[in-house]
This record gives sequence, structure tokens and C-alpha cells, in this order.
Amino acid sequence: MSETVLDRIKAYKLEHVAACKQAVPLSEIEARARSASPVRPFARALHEASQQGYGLIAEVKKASPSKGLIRPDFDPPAIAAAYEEGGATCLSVLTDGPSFQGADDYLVAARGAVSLPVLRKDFMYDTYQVAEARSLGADCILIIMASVSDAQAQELEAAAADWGMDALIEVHNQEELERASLLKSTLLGINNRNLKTFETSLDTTRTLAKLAPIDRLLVGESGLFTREDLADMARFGVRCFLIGESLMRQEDVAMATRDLLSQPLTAHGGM
Ligand SMILES: O=C(O)c1ccccc1NCC(=O)[C@H](O)[C@H](O)COP(=O)(O)O
Repeated sequence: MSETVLDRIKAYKLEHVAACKQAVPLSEIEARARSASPVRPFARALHEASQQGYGLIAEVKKASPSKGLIRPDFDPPAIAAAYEEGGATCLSVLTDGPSFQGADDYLVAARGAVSLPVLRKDFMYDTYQVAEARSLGADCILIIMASVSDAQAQELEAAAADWGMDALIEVHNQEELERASLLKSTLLGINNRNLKTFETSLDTTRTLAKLAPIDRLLVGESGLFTREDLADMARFGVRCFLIGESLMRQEDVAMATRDLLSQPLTAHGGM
């Protein structure tokens, strides 16, 4: 089988983590994590927001493998502040450099500019990265089921819990959903983008939302552009969203965020 983007990312990420461990030992990263700013409740914030309206994880994303450069004038703290002003519930900050032009410093700067909980959006394989995420101030990590074994997922999830962080478990198909159901985390992301082919379809959420355990808080991820998209997802029980590109392409990010979160009126004029 030919190598996918996800395979390529995994290969360089494992090398990167090995180099980081050589440069900064785990004991030092753990010391930094212990003195990091207190954890902000990520899952709880989404749960509460989704009771009133929608929960939004707004992504600070400069570029991506599928779209190339998305936002040339990239200022993470200003974007973070605009997201908060527009009503976002949480932030997601990409820290991967080679594929997303992200950086650890972006997370630190974005989180420092707001009071929102923050997801470290990266490709996690090693508990070292979880401690590192906390040392940067992250409140939640991402676990991509397409890229880890069950044992790795459990280990990463347990490490996040040990640091008081939440974990967003991401799935793209039924097999990954069944594996994710064995984990404890309540946050279940359904990624509409196939990370191996980049094909994006909201049918992924429409199909998988019905199969998810009822105790999970579902997060629709990727390929969401309009209020109608969100209303469509809400009909399938999904009221939390992870959105990057559509907001990052807007000149007025705060206004675009506010607009996206306002629910369309029904034919009867109600919500
Ligand atoms: O976005 C990509 O091209 C991508 C490629 C390979 C692995 C992951 C990728 N994206 C991560 C994400 O899932 C998205 O950044 C996130 O869900 C937001 O998606 P969007 O609103 O479509 O920017």
C-alpha cells in the first residue's frame, strides 16, 4: 500500500519526539508541566455551551497539507482574541511545524491572550508529548484513532487524565468509532476529512453520529463552512464543532465567528 500523508506525518513526528527527548529530558518537561498555568475545563465548557446553543472549538490554523497556506497574515494572539470576542468556546492551536506551519509558541501566545481552554492540535504518539502539551499550557490533547494503536490511545488518554487534561478522541469510520468506544473520554470528534485521502464529506458525521455511544459529547470536525452546515449537523445530535479554514479565511474573524454561531431561523421564525 502506498504511503499516506498520515504515515509521513507519523514518521517525522516520531523522529522529532526522539530528538526532543534527547534535548530536554522528560523530568525537565514534567517539572515545567507541574508549574504551568492551571488547567481550564475544556470538555465542561463545550458541554455547557452545547446546552445553550453550539459549542465551538475555533482553530488557529495557518496552513494545511490539503489547502496549503490558508492565512498569510497569521497572528495567533490576535486570532485567539477575535475568536473569543466572537463567542468561541475553546481554541485549537496547531503546533505541528512541517505540515501546518504551526509552533509550540503559537499555543502559548494564543492561550495567553484569552481565557478559553485550549486544545494542542498535533499528532500524539508518546506520553512525552502529553507532558509537553501541559508544559505549554494546553488543556486538552487530540488522539487520532487512525494513527495510533488501542494501547497507545489508552496510554495517551491516561497520561492526559494524570495531568488533569481532557482528550478529544477523533474517528473517521465505524471501525475507529468502535475502538474509541472502549476509551473513557467523553469527547468524541467525528472528522469529516479522511486524513489519508483528504476527501471531506459531512456524510461521515451524518453516518457515525447515529452509531456513537450515548454518553459521548460529539464534535463535528472539518469541512464546516456555513450556519446551515451546523444546523444540518445538529439534526444528527452534533452541537459542538471544530472549525478552522472557513473562519481563518475571514478578514473579520470575530464577526464571522459570531455569524456562524447564530442559529438560522426556521420557516416559523423561531430557532
Ligand atoms: O487539514 C488538513 O489538510 C489535514 C491533513 C492531514 C491531517 C490533518 C488535517 N487537518 C486536521 C483537522 O482535522 C482540521 O484542521 C480541523 O478539523 C479543522 O478543519 P477545517 O475546518 O476543515 O479547517
